[in-house]
This record gives sequence, C-alpha cells and structure tokens, in this order.
Amino acid sequence: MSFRGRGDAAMQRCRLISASKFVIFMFAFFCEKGTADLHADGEALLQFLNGLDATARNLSWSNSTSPCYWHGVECTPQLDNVVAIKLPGRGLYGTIKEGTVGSLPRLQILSLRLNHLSGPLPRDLLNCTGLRKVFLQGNDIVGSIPPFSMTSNPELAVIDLSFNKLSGSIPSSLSSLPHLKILFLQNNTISGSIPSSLGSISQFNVSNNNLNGTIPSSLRSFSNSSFSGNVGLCGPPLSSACPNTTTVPSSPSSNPSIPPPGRHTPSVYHSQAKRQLSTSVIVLIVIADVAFLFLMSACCMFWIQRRNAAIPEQGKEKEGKVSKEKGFPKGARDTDDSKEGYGSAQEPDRNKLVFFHGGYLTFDLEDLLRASAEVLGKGTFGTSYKAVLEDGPTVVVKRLKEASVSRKEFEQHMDVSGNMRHRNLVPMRAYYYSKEEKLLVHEYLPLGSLSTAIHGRNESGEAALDWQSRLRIAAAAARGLEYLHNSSSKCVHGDIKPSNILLHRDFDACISDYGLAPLFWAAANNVAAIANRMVVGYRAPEVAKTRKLTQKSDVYSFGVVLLELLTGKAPAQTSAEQGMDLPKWVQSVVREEWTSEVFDRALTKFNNIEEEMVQLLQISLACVSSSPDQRPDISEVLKMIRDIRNENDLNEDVRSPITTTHSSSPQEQSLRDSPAAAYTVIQVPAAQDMEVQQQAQGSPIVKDEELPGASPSATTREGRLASSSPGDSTSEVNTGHVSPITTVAEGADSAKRN
Ligand SMILES: Nc1ncnc2c1ncn2[C@@H]1O[C@H](COP(=O)(O)OP(=O)(O)OP(=O)(O)O)[C@@H](O)[C@H]1O
Repeated sequence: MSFRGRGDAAMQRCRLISASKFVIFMFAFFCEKGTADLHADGEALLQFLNGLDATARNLSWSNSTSPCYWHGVECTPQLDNVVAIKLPGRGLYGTIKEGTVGSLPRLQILSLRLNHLSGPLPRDLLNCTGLRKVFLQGNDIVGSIPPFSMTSNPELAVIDLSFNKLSGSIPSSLSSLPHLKILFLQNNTISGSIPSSLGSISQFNVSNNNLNGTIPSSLRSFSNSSFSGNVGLCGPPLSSACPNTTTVPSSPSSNPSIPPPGRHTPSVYHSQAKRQLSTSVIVLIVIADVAFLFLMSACCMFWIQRRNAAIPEQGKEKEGKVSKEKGFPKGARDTDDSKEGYGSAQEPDRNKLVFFHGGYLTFDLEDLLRASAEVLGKGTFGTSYKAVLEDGPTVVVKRLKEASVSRKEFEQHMDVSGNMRHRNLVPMRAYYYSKEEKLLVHEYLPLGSLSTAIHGRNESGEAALDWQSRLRIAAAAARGLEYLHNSSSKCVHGDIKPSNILLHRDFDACISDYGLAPLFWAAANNVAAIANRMVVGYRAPEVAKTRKLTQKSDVYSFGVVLLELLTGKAPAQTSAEQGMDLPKWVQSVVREEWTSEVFDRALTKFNNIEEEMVQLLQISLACVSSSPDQRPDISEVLKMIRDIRNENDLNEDVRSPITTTHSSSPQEQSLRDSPAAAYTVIQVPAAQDMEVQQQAQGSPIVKDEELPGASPSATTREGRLASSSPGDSTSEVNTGHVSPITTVAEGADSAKRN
C-alpha cells in the first residue's frame, strides 16, 4: 500500500471514529435529556402529591422508581415524559398547586375527577401545550376557568369541569380551540354570557350556573337540559324568550339593515310610526303598555303564590318526575337533598358511587355511564342492566324506579345490605343515590337465574336441571336466606322467587335483591300498590292482610320455590291451568294420594330419587303452611334439606366466597370448562330467557326497551347507561362507539362450540 493510500485509510478511520463518537454523544445526550425530563416530571408529581392530604400518600409514589411505574401515571412509549395522570375517585383532598401537574411539559390527559380537590386551578396548565383532555368534574374547585386557547393548548378536545364551585365567566378564548369537542361546565356558579362560537363542539352542558344573555345560535341544536337552571339565559332551546327578540317583529328582524335590537329603545325602533303619531296617542300607548305589564305580573305572582301555598309537596314530586324521565342525571341539581337534612356535609359525595369492600379502586360512576349495557330484565323495583366496563368488571346495574325513599333510609338500608358477605348472596358492589336516580351495582353472575334454569329447555326439549342440581340449589338458597335471617339485623328478604336466585358454578346459588322489598315497603305511601306489583304466587297469604313482610313470609316464598323445583311448574302456570296457586294444587294432589303426579316429568328418568323427592316435598309443604306459626324457621328448613343428602352432594364443602367477576369472558370461559358446562350449553338465549321468566312469573312480557340516555340507534338490547359522558381513555373522544357485548345467546353459542 502506498503512503498516500495509508494516509487515506487513516483519515477514513479517523472520520469513522469521529462519526461514532458523535452518535454515542448524541445518544448519551438524548438519554440524559430523557432521564432528566422524567426526573423533573417525577419531582413535579411529588410536589403535586405534597399539596394533597395525607390519605393520598397511599398512592405509594416514590422517587426510588420511575414515575412511569407509579399508580395512575402514564408515560410516552419511550418512557421519557409523563403524558397522563389518571386518579379518578381516589378520595384525594387538597389543592393542585402551581408548578406541579402544570409543569409536566408533555401532559395530555389530566383525570382527577370525582375527588375532593379544592382551591383554584393552576394557571400553568396553560403551559401544557399537548393537553388534550381535562377531567376534573366532581371536585370542589373554586376560582375561574383558565383561559385555554389555541396558542396555549391547541390540542384541547375535552374539558369537563362540571360539579365544582367555579365562578367567573366562560373565557371567550375557548372559541379559538380548534379541536374542542366536549365542554361540560354544569353545576358551578359561572356567570356572564356564553361565548358566541365554540368551534366544532359536539357535547355541551352549562346547566345550573348563573349564566345570562342569549344562547348563541351555534349552540341551539343542544337540548334544553344543556342550558336549564340559568335564570338569566334566554332564547331557544329554552322556552324563555329573550326580551329584545320578542319585541322585534318577525319580518324586519331578518333584515340586516335593521340595527341590532338590544342597543335601541322601542321608541327609536318605531321611529317611522312615531313621526306619524301625536304625542297624546304615544302617552296613551305607553300608559296602556305599563298597565298591561303590571296586570300580567300581578296575575303571575298571584298564581305562583297560590300554587306554592296549595301544593308544595306535589310540586316537588312533579319536579322529580320530570327530571327522572330524562334518564340518567346529567347535570340536574339535586336540590332536595338539603331539604332532607343532607346539606353541605354530603355535598362532596354527590354524583359518586358509594362502594363496598374497597371496590372504588376498580371503576367509578363515569365508567358505569360509559359502559355498554344490555337489558337483563324489568322487575318489580326497576330494570336491571348488564354493564360491561371498559377494562373492568362486568356488573349488573339495577335502576330503581319510583323509589321515593329518602337518602337517610336508603343509606341505612345500604349500610346493612352492602356489608353482607356470604357465599350464597350476590355480592353488592356499590350504590348511587340522588333524588332522580337510585342505582344498585351488583356482581354479574353469568349463569343466569333459577327461573331460567327450571323453565328453560335444551335443544332436545329436556329440562336443564337434574335432581342433584335441584337439591344443591335448594340447599344453597336456604343457606343464603339463613344468613340473612340470622344476621345481626335480622333481615327479611321480602321477595324470594326463582328470578332472585342466581346460579353459580357447580349449582351453587346466590340470592339477589336482598332487603329491597322491605325498603320499598317501608317507604311506600301506598303499600297495596307495591304489593300488587310483586309477583303474587310467591307471597304469603297473610301479607295481604297484615301488610307486613316477615321472616315467616320469606319461608313461605321459599317453600313455593321448592315446589317449583319439584314440579317444574310456576305458580302462574297452575293458576292458569288448575285454577289454583301452586301450593294449593300440590296440597290437593297429595291429599288425593297421587303424590307422584306432582313431580316434574323431567325427573322421572333419574333412578332412586323418589324418596328424596318426597322428603323435599314434605319440607316445602311445611314451609307453605297457611299459618305463619306452623312454618319452620329457615335454619330448620336447611337442616331438613341437609338430612336428605350428605354435605358433599350438596356442595357444602366449598367454603370460599364467590370470586369477583373481573370481566365476563374469562369467567364465562372458566365456567364452560367447569363440570357445570353442560348447564351453560342448554341455557336459553337472552330474549327467550326474559320471556320464559316473565311467563313463568305471570308478568307481562317485557320486550327490549331503550336504555336511559342511550340514543335510539344504540340498539334495542344494548347501549350505554348514559350516552353523553365523555371518556378519558386515550382513545379518541366522542366516537359514539358501543362496544360489542356478549349476549347470553352468544355465550351459549360459544359454549356449544367449546
Ligand atoms: N347479579 C346478576 N347477575 C346476573 N343476572 C342477574 C343479576 N341480577 C339480576 N339478574 C337477572 O336480571 C333479570 C332482571 O332482574 P330484576 O331483579 O331486575 O328483576 P326480577 O328479579 O325479575 O324482579 P324483582 O325486581 O322483583 O326482583 C332477572 O332475570 C335476573 O335473574
């Protein structure tokens, strides 16, 4: 190699070394920068935590680990910056200080909704240029709304500051936000007027504030409920017309040459006419106008006074009904709470689910509203929905109807029922109380109810339940009822029937709706009306007279359930076919010594069970004695059932409480893999399921209904519990997406495939 050649090679090596050094340097620089950024973010978050009350310490954020692994914190894919803080419903108290979340340069999502945060919003949120979604609803935040704008936060798409204590006006800078889709400011004390344009907004609510002025025409497509509760607001969609617009005659008002009405007095406005009229005529007209106005206001005041004096209570009730019809509460102020003596102390808990057993960690009210929902059925006290929560459990939400129960009564009831834990009771997860809406949230049991199991048939027309399964269910339900009766509060169930006995793996059974009937019963002004709504065939005869639900009336109902297990007939069926209720029919057949005639034909194929069937029949007949005193206690009933078969056969060896259903699919999968899989296969499809049950109970068949708050297009059997609640997931806002749900029919189909 020549000298020159060697020199070139050396030069090349030098270049290569310099290039690689540069790459390494840049890499190190960026790594260090990334680490430094993340470190700064971590510091800001710890500062935020410092501004909160001590209970927030259980978030266990510590700078010994990367903030990207802290609970409720999300980072960029490169793990170099914090992009989201999601701590909804964590019971956080305190203020969000300047220099904390507002100094996270790449923050996109701030979700601290449903906490107890107070103080003003930090202005440095205006430095978060990537901010897309702000969920701070349901706190106690004061002060004014930061002037988010195109220059400070160009990406902002969702602002939910509803249910706080914000004041000041709505910043006009919000008009400049190009991506703003959702603006929820309801239930604050915001004043002033609404900015005339708000970009391409698709969900909007400013109800229950102190706003005034005309509703801008760009927002008139939103419904009345988006604006109601602002005394000073006027114009469509509200029924209160704006004073200036009413005086403007319709034809000239559209003429752009006419000056804007608000800036001119009527006399100027009618200047043409004025020139032609004499002064005395004008004076007369003015006097007549004033007199007319005076007369109208006097009439109005008189009418209002009369109405208030005569029917105050009725008025309140009507108010409640009106908002109830609107569906899920989306901003209605719960004004009557304070009247019940639940004033400011309860204020922070409004619009929050109250959880039992620490369940609040899993989901909150908004998740529920967002969940896709399927009507499971309509019962005596309301409609039940299966709600599949995004990344959360599948739950059943019972929306109580006409529940004129005071908050106090309701909460007392919940304190008792919500804290009951037994393997044979459907676990209650949470409840929600407001004047308009009362919700109960239970764990979802995918195997359906005893009603479906008794009356459903498989493809070859055979009954779903064999004899051993029926005995197991009887024992399990008796165990659940015994727990209720023997609890310290000596509960009465009040509505024992097969649709309130839900099946679990291995034909274990859980009782649902415990204590609901007595709650309604006690609160009802008209007990007879409630009694009539309840399914008659299971109600003890004395209840109609005494109007009291007792443990002995529960035993009677349980006896009817046992008879239904034995005969395969529902009370409504014997009433229709034999003209008498189920206990009377069984008693008459037994009296005539045709005992074997009463048993379900589907059971005849099982050998050596007649003796056991007769034993269970005797127990059932004791339970349905017409005299309450002659009925055994539920503990005795359970003992007698246990005497029929040994513990193992009755599935009594399993002591663990039932597990939480975190999502429908793995649970349903494990059920399909279980020995009870055969049952899953012969489940009737959902629609049929409801009909079978309602026919069995003798109630009118409930067809699919539109879900509260769900758009009619959201489908008949599925939808959301509320359509307008924004999501704070990283997915795009307002997709209107209804996630697919697995119907019971689909479940059964896939079970077949398995
Ligand atoms: N936790 C649950 N898991 C699965 N299904 C449920 C659950 N709770 C209720 N269901 C089913 O939903 C349907 C409707 O129940 P709901 O309790 O609203 O009415 P009901 O039991 O028919 O009457 P009632 O209101 O008088 O108790 C029933 O088929 C019931 O078995």
